[in-house]
Amino acid sequence: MSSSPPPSATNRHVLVFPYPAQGHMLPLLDLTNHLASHGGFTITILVTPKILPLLHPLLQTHPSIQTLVLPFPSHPKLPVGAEHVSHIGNHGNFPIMTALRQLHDPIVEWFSSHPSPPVAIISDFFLGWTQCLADHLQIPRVAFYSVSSLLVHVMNSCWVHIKTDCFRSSPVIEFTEIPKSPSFKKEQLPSLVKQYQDSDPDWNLLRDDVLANTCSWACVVDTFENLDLEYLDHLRKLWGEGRVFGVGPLHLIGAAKDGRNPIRESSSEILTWLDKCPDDSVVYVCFGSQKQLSRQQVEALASGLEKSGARFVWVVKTIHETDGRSNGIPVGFEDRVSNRGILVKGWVSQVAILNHRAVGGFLSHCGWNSVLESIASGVMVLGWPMEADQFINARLLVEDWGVAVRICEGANSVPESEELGKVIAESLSRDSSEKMKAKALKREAVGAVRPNGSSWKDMQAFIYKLIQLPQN
Ligand SMILES: O=c1ccn([C@@H]2O[C@H](COP(=O)(O)OP(=O)(O)O[C@H]3O[C@H](CO)[C@@H](O)[C@H](O)[C@H]3O)[C@@H](O)[C@H]2O)c(=O)[nH]1
Repeated sequence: MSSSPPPSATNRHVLVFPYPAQGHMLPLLDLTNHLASHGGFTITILVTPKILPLLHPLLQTHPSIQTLVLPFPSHPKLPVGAEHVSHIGNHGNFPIMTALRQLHDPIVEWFSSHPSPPVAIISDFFLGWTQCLADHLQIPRVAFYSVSSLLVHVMNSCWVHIKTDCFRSSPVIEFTEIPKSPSFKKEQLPSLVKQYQDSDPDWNLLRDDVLANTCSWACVVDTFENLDLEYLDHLRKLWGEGRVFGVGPLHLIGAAKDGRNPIRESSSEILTWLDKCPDDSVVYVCFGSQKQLSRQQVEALASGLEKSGARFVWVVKTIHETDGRSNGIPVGFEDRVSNRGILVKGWVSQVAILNHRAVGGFLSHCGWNSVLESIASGVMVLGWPMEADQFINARLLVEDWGVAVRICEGANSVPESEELGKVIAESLSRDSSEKMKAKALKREAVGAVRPNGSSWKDMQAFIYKLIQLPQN
């Protein structure tokens, strides 16, 4: 175990505990960045050793932030060395969540030996067991949600009813207790819900963990009122006034006055390439931080992009190898499209790319961060939901907000490349209602984080609530 020197006696000391997946971590680090910039807090972030480098931009911006680095607890279902969901993919959530629960005792030990321990814990909703930890330590806990308010309702409802015969046997689940009574096919429900095994005690602990979030002292959601009002208000009704804060899009709140976000921004040759492209002429293709496509999916995408004739930036994560060939990109593809497309193998600064005037469409898996980032950039989405909350997000994007079209659906589906090429070409070439609505929604997102905007007010209220906590 390693940690930094004791915090200042005048500040409120807060422990931030992110869940090790970029889609969860980045917005919580944006929130942490904001708290650190605000002042009045001493902040300790808890991570395991392989996660520490991911904090680098934040720690560089705020050297006062301290770290608590605890060894990653082993788990039989995890390969040695895996500490982050991207190391194994979405199916790694269950063993990672289960393994991290073992940090309960080391954290208690750290608290008891600390001269001025934290007065609150802010932790990801995938770490629901920290509610028990906070109860044990007799301090408040804030549940942080990097998902839509609708998803919070759907998830809680699924976990409440998951053991009932009706839930088990119905192919379609109707959520009558949620505003507008949405219904979803079983296969569209969050991955953890679909993977649940009643006979496994660890799954039942995980269920209890997720539901424990509802007992948290406060709940912070990365969303904003004009996007999610009905569901956010319903959360307020259930949790009680003064406990639910819609503070998103957090990547905008984390940005400095010049619009740059120190946690997300990085210089990139892609931006230089985009500088040479006309406005709204490029489709950006990226499926989040952890999804690895199959060879067939990569081939279909490559073919679709080629047939579209469109300019593109395509971020390819490592491809799952099933047949021993070295990669899934068709031979000669990169040469054939070199005058109009960039293929990036690795990590890009997505927020910077989406904000570039040349980007006119986002082919996305509809992860919640990608959803918020596309909205905040005013870019329409070509949606291909695959897993987790993505089907629910796609429904919001297409049906509720009208800023997206669906191009495919399912983790193992392979789009038809002719059709894909056509949709990409069309979406870039004409002024669609989706594009106009996306631009309008961007104004709402930007307005929400401006002084007196809904997220700005909720953030003020949240900070005030934290600062009021008694010091040790
Ligand atoms: O090359 C990349 C790839 C991703 N990102 C960023 O990484 C985040 C990715 O988050 P998201 O779009 O939500 O996708 P996932 O990484 O797949 O996120 C997981 O976590 C999210 C939050 O719970 C869920 O909504 C998703 O469905 C789930 O897959 C975003 O901020 C992106 O800007 C980059 O900056 N560069």
